[in-house]
Amino acid sequence: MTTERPGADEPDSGEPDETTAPDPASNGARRSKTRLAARGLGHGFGDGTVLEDISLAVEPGEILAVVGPSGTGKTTLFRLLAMFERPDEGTVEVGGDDVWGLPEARRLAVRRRVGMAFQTRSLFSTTVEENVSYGLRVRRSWSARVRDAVEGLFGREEPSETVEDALRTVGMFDKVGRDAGSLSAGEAQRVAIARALAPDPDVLLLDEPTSNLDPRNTAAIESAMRAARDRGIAVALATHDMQQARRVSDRTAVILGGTCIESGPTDEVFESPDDDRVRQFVEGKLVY
Ligand SMILES: Nc1ncnc2c1ncn2[C@@H]1O[C@H](COP(=O)(O)OP(=O)(O)OP(=O)(O)O)[C@@H](O)[C@H]1O
Repeated sequence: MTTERPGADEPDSGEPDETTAPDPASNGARRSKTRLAARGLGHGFGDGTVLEDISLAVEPGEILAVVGPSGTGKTTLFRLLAMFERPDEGTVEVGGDDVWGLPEARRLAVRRRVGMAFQTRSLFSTTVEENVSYGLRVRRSWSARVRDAVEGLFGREEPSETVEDALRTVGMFDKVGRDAGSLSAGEAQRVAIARALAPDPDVLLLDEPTSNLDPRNTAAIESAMRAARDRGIAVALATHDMQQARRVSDRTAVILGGTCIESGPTDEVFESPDDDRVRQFVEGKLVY
C-alpha cells in the first residue's frame, strides 16, 4: 500500500493543495485551503523519547485518523500539532508557515485557526451557550469584543447564529441554556467540539473524542466530524478505535512505537498494508 493523496505525506510544499481542497462552488460556504503538516517531529520527556521522526499532513476537506495503541504518543503528537508545546525536533506547519519560526504574535494568530477538543473535557462552570461563545470571543477583534461586552451589559436573549450553528452541528442546540456542569460526559464532549467549531477554524484536532461514550453520542460526534470535513476544515482524529477510523476517515496514519510507520487512504491501510506490523495491529493481533 503506497498510494497517497498528492503531497499528503510530504509536508513540503508550504502551499495549499489545490487538488485536494473542496471546490468552493460545490458547497457555497467557506473554503479555507489550509493544511496542517508535521515534518520530522521528535519529542520526549526527561531522558525518554516518545515521538521520533513523524511526518504527516492533514489536508483541507479531509479527515485523517491517527491510530495506535495506548501510550504510543498520539496525545503528545496532538499537543505538538496544537502548538501547546514546542517539539524537540522537526516542524509544525499551518498553511505553509513553520509556526515556531514565527514571531509570537503571529504564532498566536495561527493558533486561533486551529480548533481542538482533547480527552480531558474542560468546560467552564457556566452555560452551554457561554462555553461555545468563548472561542469566538478569543478570536474576535478588540472592537467586536467591546461590542460583545456592551451587549452583555444589556443581556442577549438569543444565542448568536454562529453559536447556534455550532451547537446544531453536534446536535446540542436544545441544551443551549443548560449549566455545563449538569451535562453527561458525552454531551459535554459534544459541547467542547461545538466550542472548537464556533470560530470556524481551518483545522480541527480531536483527541479520542468518543472514548467511553455511548453509541448515540459517538454517532453525533462522528456526524459533526463529517460536517466539518464537508465545510473544508482539515480534521485530524486520534483514536484507538479501528472501526471508527474505518467509518469516518479518508486517510489513516498508524503510529507504532512513537513513529509513523504507514499512512495512506484508509481502505488501503486496513485492507492491504505494506507493513506487517500494521496488518497485525489493525487485525487486533499486535499487543503492546
Ligand atoms: N508530561 C509528560 N511527562 C512525562 N511523560 C509523559 C508526559 N506526557 C506523556 N508522557 C508519556 O509519553 C508516552 C505517550 O503518551 P501519550 O499520552 O502521548 O500516548 P497516547 O498514545 O495518547 O496514549 P492513550 O491512547 O492511552 O491516550 C507515555 O509513556 C506517557 O507516559
